[in-house]
Amino acid sequence: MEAGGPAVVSQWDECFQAAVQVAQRAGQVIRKAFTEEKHVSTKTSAADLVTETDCLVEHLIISELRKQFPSHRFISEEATAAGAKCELTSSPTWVIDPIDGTCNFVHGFPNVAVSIGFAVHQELEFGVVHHCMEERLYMARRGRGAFCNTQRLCASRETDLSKALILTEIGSKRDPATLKLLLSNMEQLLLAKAHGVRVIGSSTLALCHLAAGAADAYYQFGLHCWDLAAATVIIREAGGIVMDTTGGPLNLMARRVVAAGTQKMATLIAQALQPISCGQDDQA
Ligand SMILES: O=P(O)(O)O[C@H]1[C@H](O)[C@@H](O)[C@H](O)[C@H](O)[C@@H]1O
Ligand SMILES: [Mg+2]
Ligand SMILES: [Mg+2]
Repeated sequence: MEAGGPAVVSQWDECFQAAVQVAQRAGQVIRKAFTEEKHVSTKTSAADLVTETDCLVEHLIISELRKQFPSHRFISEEATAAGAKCELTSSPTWVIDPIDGTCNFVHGFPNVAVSIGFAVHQELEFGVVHHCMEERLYMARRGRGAFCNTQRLCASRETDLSKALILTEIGSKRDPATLKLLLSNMEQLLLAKAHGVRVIGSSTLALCHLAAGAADAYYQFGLHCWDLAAATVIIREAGGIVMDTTGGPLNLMARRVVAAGTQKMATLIAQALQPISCGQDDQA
């Protein structure tokens, strides 16, 4: 493009800009509500929390995006909890977690984010994750690199499990059999001499830390498509790998993931895990 020539407008520019703007507006609402009294309800278990701010922010995001893109489809955490169908079609689809880290939000623990992913023909085109309490905007567009604010992100190159910092999440399924498998998986990785295993209460922020090279791997059984969508683009554009826990390609709806800076690390993690059955987002 010659200097001063017309800006090249590529497909989805307008959608990406809208995602950035509405994620920042949502972050302002969450930051304001962070120190205020909260009305907390539970969903699938006593550990699966939701507040009026989750619902308010989800409504704010979707109504703004629907105004600009009325033909688009939406998948979001709280609408799904209220019975909406969770189906990724070939239509342009927004995949939204209004507050990722709601339990943290309720307790005043600052790992809280807004996650907005966007897919067309079931392929993820971009992701925006706003770390509300630290004013960090993680973002990536397919084929154009990953950034945190203006800083380019590069995932870890580590291939040795005994030198790895591994992130995971506990989830809200707390029956004894699930907890036994969950703790056994952590034990296997620690017995393999991993430097550490960390749980920060927000899967999407943990995945962004991986994209930034601040950890070497992430795994989880039980997260949702709205936890995964945006961060998957950010990790891939940072040079990382996001795949199914079986070692196959990621299925956004399968509620399980292994992510790492390198394929070797991802494979070592997947091989160490015992599977935990958590259903699928697109199966009621
Ligand atoms: O409900 P939100 O949106 O806060 O998402 C969290 C899930 O609730 C946890 O089960 C899960 O383990 C992760 O922490 C995930 O981020
Ligand atoms: Mg949420
Ligand atoms: Mg979430």
